[in-house]
Amino acid sequence: MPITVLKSAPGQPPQAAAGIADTVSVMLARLRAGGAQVALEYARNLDGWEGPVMVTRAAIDAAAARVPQALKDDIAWAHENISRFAAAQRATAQDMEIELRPGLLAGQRQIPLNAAGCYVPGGRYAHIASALMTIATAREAGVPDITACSPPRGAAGIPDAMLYAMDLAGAHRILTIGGVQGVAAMAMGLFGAPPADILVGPGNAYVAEAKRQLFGPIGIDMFAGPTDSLILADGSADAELVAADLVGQAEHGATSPVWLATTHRPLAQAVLARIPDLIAALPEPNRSAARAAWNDLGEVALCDDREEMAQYADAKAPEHLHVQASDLDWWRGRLSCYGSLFLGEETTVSFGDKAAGPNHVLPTGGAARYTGGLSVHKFLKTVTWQRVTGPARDDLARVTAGISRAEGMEGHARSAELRRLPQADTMAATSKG
Ligand SMILES: NC(=O)c1ccc[n+]([C@@H]2O[C@H](COP(=O)([O-])OP(=O)(O)OC[C@H]3O[C@@H](n4cnc5c(N)ncnc54)[C@H](O)[C@@H]3O)[C@@H](O)[C@H]2O)c1
Ligand SMILES: [Zn+2]
Repeated sequence: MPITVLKSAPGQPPQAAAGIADTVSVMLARLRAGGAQVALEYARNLDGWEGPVMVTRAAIDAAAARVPQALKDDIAWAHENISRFAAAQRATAQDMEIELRPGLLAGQRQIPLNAAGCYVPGGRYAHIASALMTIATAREAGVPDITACSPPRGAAGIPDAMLYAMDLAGAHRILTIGGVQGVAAMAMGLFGAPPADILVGPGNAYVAEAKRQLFGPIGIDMFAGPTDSLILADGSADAELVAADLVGQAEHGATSPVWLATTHRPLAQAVLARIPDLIAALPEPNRSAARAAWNDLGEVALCDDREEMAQYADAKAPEHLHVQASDLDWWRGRLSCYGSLFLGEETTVSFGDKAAGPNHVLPTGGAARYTGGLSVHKFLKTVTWQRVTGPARDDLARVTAGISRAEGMEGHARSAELRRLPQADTMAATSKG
């Protein structure tokens, strides 16, 4: 049976406008040629920022003193969860060593990157939690040099609470600069930062495109577009919670889809009936953002059974996947395509966005088919080594020479044969002679 769509999405999530790629490519070329001078020019023209770019210790301390203690406590509580989760993840990334043959040792090491650049978005909302998610994770991975940047929000620059969070999470330096020029400053090593080995963190279409174009000689976490969320609900779900969760995530903006799949028609109808009121009750500009997201991109699908819901979820490969249904263990075992999974109605995507612990920098737009989100692993290189001694030399020389000659690579064969043990040479000479 085909899935019944009770509310379809008339709009399509916008593809990165062709104009954005061109704009970013021109900006990066100018930044490569003109460095800090050009970055300052963009900061002034795009964000009205004339102030210094590097935030001083005194400015960070002054900002911290202005943050209300209750908010500091909240940020510290969230930071502790995020750091502890990342530290536990770090412990799963192990060095290893194996003796493949007598005298043939090989292993892998986990080596942190030398320098990370964390982009903390700050255009529409002040994404305090994103600062914790990127910087604390780099820190727990063991990256010794972490630069964070964020655009100024008005004449006061980066908001006090954001500076506090960036500093608490362990940034070694903070730059007041955003957008393409912020990403470029970290990639190219401007304003006193070393050139980053990896650029991480969410951002708008200009930021994402800048990371994409810089990728290659420099690493990136992933290509992250507008956020998306899917709720799977059965008859046990609470329509009020489901509706509130959909509206909450729609607040991200007009390009952020939210979807519901359910086996229970009365639930779908109750949610559909409730959503307009919840949207109307939001303050502006969040109300307009949520309304546009819901009207254009919101979708409600009625499924026959839970297996059909699971197939719907795998096809969407959502960034956030929230199950409000019974038998949560079955769901955790069955679902395979999501950035992060939220199990049960006592949790909510908001918890994960701000404070729970698992990273909120996640694959969007179906990228969860092939990747998970930001983790300590993105800041680690799994590299290998090998060491040959004694008895393994002759076998390796023989096999390598054999394969090399079959490939037509005589130079490789000779390098290999030079490693034969002297005794083997003698034996070969004896048996020949
Ligand atoms: N997936 C996640 O985990 C996650 C988490 C938080 C935020 N986000 C996303 O991050 C994004 C934040 O976007 P934002 O805009 O609020 O902040 P932002 O910091 O990403 O972008 C602001 C910058 O954009 C640049 N800019 C704006 N208009 C421009 C133009 N016409 N040409 C060149 N540059 C221009 C400016 O320099 C400005 O500094 C949202 O899309 C949000 O959904 C995602
Ligand atoms: Zn969210």
